[in-house]
Amino acid sequence: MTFTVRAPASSANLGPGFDSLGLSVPLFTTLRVTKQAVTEVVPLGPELEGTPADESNYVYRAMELAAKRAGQPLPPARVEIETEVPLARGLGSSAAALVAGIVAGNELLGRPLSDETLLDVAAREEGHPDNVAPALFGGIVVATLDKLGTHYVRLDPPTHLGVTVLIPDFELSTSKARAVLPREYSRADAVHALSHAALLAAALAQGRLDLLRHAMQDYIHQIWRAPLVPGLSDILEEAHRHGALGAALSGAGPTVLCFHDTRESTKHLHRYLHGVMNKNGLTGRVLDLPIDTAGTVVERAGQAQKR
Ligand SMILES: Nc1ncnc2c1ncn2[C@@H]1O[C@H](COP(=O)(O)OP(=O)(O)OP(=O)(O)O)[C@@H](O)[C@H]1O
Ligand SMILES: N[C@@H](CCO)C(=O)O
Repeated sequence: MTFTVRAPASSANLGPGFDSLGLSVPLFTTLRVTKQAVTEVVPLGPELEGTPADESNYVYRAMELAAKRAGQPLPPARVEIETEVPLARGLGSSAAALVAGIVAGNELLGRPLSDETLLDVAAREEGHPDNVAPALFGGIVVATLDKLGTHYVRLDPPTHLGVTVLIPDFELSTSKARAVLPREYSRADAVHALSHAALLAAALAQGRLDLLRHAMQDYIHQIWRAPLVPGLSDILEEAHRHGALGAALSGAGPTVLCFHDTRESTKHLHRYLHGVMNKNGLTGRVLDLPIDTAGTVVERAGQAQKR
């Protein structure tokens, strides 16, 4: 028995929605899983050079998490892993690996876990749901994680909303980018964050692209992380002058996300973003991407299946 699992990259926070809001984009982590007598873990391709080729691999550990939640032993299998998601760049590579692994583990066991449980397992492991929820369900997801569980609302992306990402050629681990954040915030900062996150979620739900720039203001994480991401402050302030509908640090960075209107050319925005990189002595890629709406997909013998 062989099947593939394909989980998308994601961009978390979108400014003020720290640890609670994210969307998925079509760069994929793909697993090819074959039931066999012994376990083999095979990372493929240059992006995964250096990741373990044994059961300590993050993807395999995620498969075991699904088995643990189901209360069943994981059957042995060959697991080939490939990814288009650049690692430690703020595009949810760890969430794509985790969600792909949990879904693959569930699939190997005959799908004992519901989608809601898969999300809960993933969110608890990652510590926040804002990457794993869009990686699992696609689209834009608003999610909470607390003692009572994981709760979410998935939104279809507004028509004409596209994403432009600047992906610098350097890594920034989430743990390093979380370590620079304050432990406490003032009431004024809390009110600013929750009001802007609420406005952003409502604007995305209603397709109010005109509100994105204002709603994406954030003082919870971006100002603290700006010293780790050369050019970020300039982009947050100026991207709207070059055609962006709004801009944010993608996840923990260093990727920066801009929204654009898909009816408009992004030529000026690309030129501006490349200029910011040059000014800061950075190299990297600028890509236009749609918002992925499928989330994680399982395929058997060429047939895409609902999880
Ligand atoms: N396909 C994979 N196979 C094995 N390990 C992976 C895979 N993808 C990611 N990882 C692990 O996750 C780490 C990156 O996780 P990290 O949380 O720092 O960044 P990210 O998830 O890419 O970005 P962000 O959380 O900011 O969106 C990698 O260094 C690697 O250890
Ligand atoms: N919300 C998380 C996303 C990255 O994993 C953060 O900003 O640290």
